[in-house]
Amino acid sequence: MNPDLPADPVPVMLVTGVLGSGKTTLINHILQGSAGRSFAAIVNDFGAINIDETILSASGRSVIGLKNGCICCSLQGDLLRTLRTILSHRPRIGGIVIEASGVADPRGIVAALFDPVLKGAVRLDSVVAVVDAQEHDISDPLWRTQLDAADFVVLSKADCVSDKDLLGVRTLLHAMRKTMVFVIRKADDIPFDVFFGNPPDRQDVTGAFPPPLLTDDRFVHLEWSSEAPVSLPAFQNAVQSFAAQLARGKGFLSIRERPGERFLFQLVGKRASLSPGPSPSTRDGPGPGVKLVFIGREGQFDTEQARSALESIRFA
Ligand SMILES: Nc1nc2c(ncn2[C@@H]2O[C@H](COP(=O)(O)OP(=O)(O)OP(=O)(O)O)[C@@H](O)[C@H]2O)c(=O)[nH]1
Repeated sequence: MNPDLPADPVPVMLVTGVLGSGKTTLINHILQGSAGRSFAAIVNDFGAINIDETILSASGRSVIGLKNGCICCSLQGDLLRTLRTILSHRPRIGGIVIEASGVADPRGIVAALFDPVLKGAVRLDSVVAVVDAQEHDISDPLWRTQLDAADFVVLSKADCVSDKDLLGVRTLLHAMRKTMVFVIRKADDIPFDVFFGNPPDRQDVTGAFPPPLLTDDRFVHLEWSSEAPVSLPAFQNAVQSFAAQLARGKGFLSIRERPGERFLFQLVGKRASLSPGPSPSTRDGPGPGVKLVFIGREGQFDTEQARSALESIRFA
């Protein structure tokens, strides 16, 4: 074993789930609830803007963002290097949570955790799939792959559906996976003993998949930024013109009508929201102006049309 790596394996939890399902929100609860455990998180944003890292850094925990690709395929090497850096921390890290990007095939990440450079240094305790209780497409092969790879399921957005619908989704998931399904609304709900400390008997899965791994080139994305604040109605009109093509949109927004304030923009399915965002002046803050990423499926999302719609609002 490498002398830089810890003698006992560090427990790892892998969180998977489609774009916007609620992975970052779950990890935020885990980091908030992990007082005294010295946890670190690795988060993977598909685009070049570290949005999840910025959001989670507010927890005060060690959060490292890997961007511009997917840790299940194109960024596997970056994941391994980052894990080795975290593992060499002193005092020793008590646990690591890895957020896969929403387009990731978790099997690629599980395989990476068996890489010989990590041998004996990490132990994959749980793979958790986050499923949106309100919007999920059971015919989507990516959704199915993520669900199949999971040891446990966390149902997000339970507050957005009726008790009857929640029971319906739970029953469906249980029938599909015969696994434990949790509803987590806050840090106190995290079952740390289930997610950490009871690793299932896992085989070394390196190179073990007959079907090719799903890769991140099925999705395209557009990043758009502006140093100046934008007009809110113009922004809303522009986004509306291509929202139907999107799988996800998110980022930080300064609005001309609300000087001095900073907003977090989230778009999942048909729902878009603006909430108070991290201050641009904090150490891990996103900086001033506008920084956005929009993601859609290849062939559905016309990034050039979206770019010109957004460009038209620069001086609106
Ligand atoms: N009402 C409600 N909203 C939620 C819940 N979980 C997540 N959200 C919202 O859903 C949106 C997406 O949540 P994220 O946690 O960023 O989802 P994600 O899976 O990390 O997204 P990507 O990393 O982009 O794939 C945000 O607007 C969240 O506030 C929940 O349990 N209830």
